[in-house]
Amino acid sequence: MTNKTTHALELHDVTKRHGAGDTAVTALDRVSLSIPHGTFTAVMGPSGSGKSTLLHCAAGLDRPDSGSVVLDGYELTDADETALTRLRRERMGFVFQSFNLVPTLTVAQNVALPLEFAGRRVDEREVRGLLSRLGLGDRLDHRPAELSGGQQQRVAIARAMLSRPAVVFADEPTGALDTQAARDVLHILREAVDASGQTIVMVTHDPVAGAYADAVVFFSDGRIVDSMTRPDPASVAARMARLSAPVRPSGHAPPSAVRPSGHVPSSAVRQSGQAPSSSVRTSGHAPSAPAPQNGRARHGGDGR
Ligand SMILES: Nc1ncnc2c1ncn2[C@@H]1O[C@H](COP(=O)(O)OP(=O)(O)OP(=O)(O)O)[C@@H](O)[C@H]1O
Repeated sequence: MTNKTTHALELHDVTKRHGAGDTAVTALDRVSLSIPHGTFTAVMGPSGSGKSTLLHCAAGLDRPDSGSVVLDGYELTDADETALTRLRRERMGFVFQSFNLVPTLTVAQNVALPLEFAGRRVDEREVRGLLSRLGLGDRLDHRPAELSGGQQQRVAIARAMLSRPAVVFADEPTGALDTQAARDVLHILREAVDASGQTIVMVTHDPVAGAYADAVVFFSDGRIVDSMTRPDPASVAARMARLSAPVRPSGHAPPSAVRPSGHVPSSAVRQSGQAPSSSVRTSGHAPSAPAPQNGRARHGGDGR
């Protein structure tokens, strides 16, 4: 294991099948993806396209059948369960749709929990400071049930970020929130990337959420079929609509977003002046994501 890398996360030719025999499903089909440190990447695609499987393999929760996953320079595919648990505690943060807070613990205790599990010292001032920055400074001693959904998700984000992990994996982080709470959470995630250089990989169905990212990677049938840099909600929604459209009868042209592996989508072509090292690279695709832009304010389309 080494940890010298320009990328926070790299997947090389990752294939993952679920089930066996006639009922086997190829959830990931030779997926390659490189995500630079300090970038925000959204993973989108129709239901069943492989997004959760990708997240699970990237976080070492599931083992690929072939290929390799390198997180912050550490090869996960060779690691035993003990090493994987340690890597998850020390180098990854998780944010789930359903918050997953411990109901009997206070807000501050929930945030400190992963560090305590990892046997690391908890700086209570840091916990208080982080929660204050997320607008929860007056909620430290509350239990999760005493908070709104948006507040609970902000606690979960604080918990994920306290240890300054190499990557925060967010699985539908706004899926259970109303519009305003969702925007607050997305602003917080964006700010964590812009101000602190956090790397975030977020699975979402929501084009508005996807447009907060630096790059959107689109999945279909276990493959990356397209990517988009500087996404806006309308373009992401249009691309998703094409991916979700029913397959046309033979003789018709295929949906334009679904292209054979190896195609270089026009939206993913790196613009001149962008450094390759700061780009998301996908299998057979040109590098795509721009470096994170501090103070980026480009979410005008939906009134954010
Ligand atoms: N444990 C499993 N056993 C068998 N098949 C599975 C299993 N987990 C996922 N699959 C199948 O693998 C494929 C990819 O599933 P996955 O959950 O990764 O998709 P997804 O894009 O996250 O879907 P959704 O958006 O609905 O959550 C699907 O066809 C799914 O039915």
